[in-house]
Amino acid sequence: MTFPFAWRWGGLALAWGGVLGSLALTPALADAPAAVLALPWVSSAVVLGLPHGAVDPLVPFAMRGEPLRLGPLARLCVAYLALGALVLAAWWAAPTAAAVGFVLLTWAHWGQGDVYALRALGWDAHLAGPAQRVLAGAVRGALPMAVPLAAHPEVYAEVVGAMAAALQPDGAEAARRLVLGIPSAVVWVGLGVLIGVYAMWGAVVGRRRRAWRSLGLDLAEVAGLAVFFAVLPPLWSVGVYFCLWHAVRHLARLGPLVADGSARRLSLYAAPATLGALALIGLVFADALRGRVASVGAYLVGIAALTVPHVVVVAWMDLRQHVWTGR
Ligand SMILES: CC1=C(/C=C/C(C)=C/C=C/C(C)=C/C=C/C=C(C)/C=C/C=C(C)/C=C/C2=C(C)CCCC2(C)C)C(C)(C)CCC1
Ligand SMILES: [Fe+2]
Repeated sequence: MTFPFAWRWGGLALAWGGVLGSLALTPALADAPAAVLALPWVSSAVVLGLPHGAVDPLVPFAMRGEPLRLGPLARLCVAYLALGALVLAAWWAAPTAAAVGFVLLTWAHWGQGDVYALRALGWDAHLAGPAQRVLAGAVRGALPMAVPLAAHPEVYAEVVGAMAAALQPDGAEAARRLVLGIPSAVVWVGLGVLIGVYAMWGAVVGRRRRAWRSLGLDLAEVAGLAVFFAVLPPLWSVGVYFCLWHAVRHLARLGPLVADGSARRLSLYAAPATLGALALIGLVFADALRGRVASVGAYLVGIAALTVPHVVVVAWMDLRQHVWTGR
């Protein structure tokens, strides 16, 4: 469970470049129009974001060291699509509940991705076992999902409303009201407690194991991301995080596994399903893809449908690689 040299440093440079570069642009981004803030989402359709899930059906073969076989591959793709279709049905039937479920699933999935990254970077010496790793995942996932909620509730409500309206035009209001009903102070206190407990637990274990370096690097990332999500407009910060942080780290995990470490080959493998997914999103949401925030909302619901099977694949990888339980 390590990132090869080039992927490790390339991944860290992109992730931190995105965070620090955005922070440097804060004054310009603060008043930027929605068309600019949506740019990370637009580019995610072809680079890093959408492609990061597009090789999912190849993963089981690669992990078992088996050659690709057309029959099982087709069955995996059909199962992937069927699960996605079920998720879309849920968005149609109960958009507010689906939006809440999606935010919670993203919290878990982005946290899960970062726990793997902490381990693959060798920054986990202060994490003693499964319970502490689960807390690490909860903290890492809370940064993109809960900090913008506390710091920018109106925008958060607008985006969640746009998602709820993607398949149910009058679904926005209930979702908006739900978000605006959560007091920011409660979210800030919750975040403070979560991160505080995590830091203290890390310090206790770090002291016992003399793991100051990994504790310091981990907490520096947590602090940097907390500032990033608190300060920048959420459409921008969550989009940049999705592409340059979450997707890059996942691709760094996949590259050596499915493409012999070649970024070019990985992009080639990812291209067909990326284009297929884009075509499907275009078809399903042809009506909703109007207006900047509305389009991001519809695109996010398309991604939400793909997220559920994607999380199944990543959870299976975690299990096989003993991410939560191994030493
Ligand atoms: C393979 C395959 C395919 C493809 C697939 C793919 C391509 C996948 C992908 C996947 C993916 C790509 C995933 C992703 C994920 C993502 C996520 C999970 C996100 C989330 C986000 C959110 C949730 C956010 C939100 C917000 C904002 C934006 C602002 C503020 C507010 C809030 C925070 C709300 C197909 C179908 C063709 C076929 C079959 C097979
Ligand atoms: Fe992912």
